[in-house]
Amino acid sequence: QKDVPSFYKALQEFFPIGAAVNPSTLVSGNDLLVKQFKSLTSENHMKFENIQPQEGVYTFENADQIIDFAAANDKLVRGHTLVWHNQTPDWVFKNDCGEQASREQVLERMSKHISTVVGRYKGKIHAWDVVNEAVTDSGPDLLRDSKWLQTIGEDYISKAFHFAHMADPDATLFYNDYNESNPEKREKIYTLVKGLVEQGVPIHGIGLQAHWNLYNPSLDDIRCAIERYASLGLQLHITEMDVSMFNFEDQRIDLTEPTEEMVALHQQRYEQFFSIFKEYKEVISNVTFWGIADDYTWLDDFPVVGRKNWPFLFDTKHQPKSSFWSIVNK
Ligand SMILES: Oc1ccccc1CN[C@@H]1C=C[C@@H](O)[C@H](O)[C@H]1O
Repeated sequence: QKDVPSFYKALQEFFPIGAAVNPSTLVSGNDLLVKQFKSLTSENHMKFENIQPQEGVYTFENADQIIDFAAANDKLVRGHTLVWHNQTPDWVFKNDCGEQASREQVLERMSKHISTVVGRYKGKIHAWDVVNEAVTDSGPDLLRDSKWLQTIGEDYISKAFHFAHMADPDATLFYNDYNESNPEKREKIYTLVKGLVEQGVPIHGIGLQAHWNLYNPSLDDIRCAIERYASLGLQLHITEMDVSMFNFEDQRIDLTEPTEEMVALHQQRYEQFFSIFKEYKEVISNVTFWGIADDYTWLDDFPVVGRKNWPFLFDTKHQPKSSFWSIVNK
């Protein structure tokens, strides 16, 4: 590793570079994390089900490990995520009779969760993904039908931001979503966030998850999305970047390693993506990968369970790939 440059230091004049971690990759990826990244995001252990699995029972151990690692290694921490339709325990939405809880009861639980979690990490987590994936991918409805929407109603989103802001007025608060460069979804995200800004909701940024692949989205769609979101006057974070070797619909499971053609295209796409990010360095204030190296990625099980993928700049042996060199040598 001695002759390999630091990726985050090579890009520090533009924006901090981050990685999503979990308690095991904190250990297995320790050397890469220390040298190659400046920002950490908890992949799963700051999600509702991992923090408050039962009402009033908080399990902070795993989240605290990530906070402690960041403090010991001078890393920034992004909080992910307070309100989401996935990985949220059923108890949040049920009353004592096991039926749907009232608006007041769920609002109280949301308020308690957010004030407890954001309050605990006040001054240690500088940016929060307050609400994740609240708009629909397609169709006439703006908001995804979720238990948050069904129990509280449409203002669950603004309430979440207000609760987070009260718990830590210094934290920058983000709305985070995927397929964010798809024109139809882009306009939904824009409409939602524009409304929040106009209502005076304390929202400071938009998180573009950037779960991209060799073929989609187009560079023009990415550029349009960045321009559209930036026109709201908010910060942008690239929050969950990975570049899958497969198109979303591609179900092939025959490869044990990427083809040479895939590797060449992977390098070209990463070069193009980071060229665009650098161009928008005035509005992009964090670029985080949804993992560290190819030995562990959620894409090994999504959308095809058990299908190996190679989405990052470091290979399964933690060595820099051609994609890494094409960016740092720019
Ligand atoms: O790309 C997608 C397609 C469909 C649903 C969700 C997503 C992305 N959803 C993300 C991915 C992994 C989780 O660990 C993150 O918390 C979540 O934000």
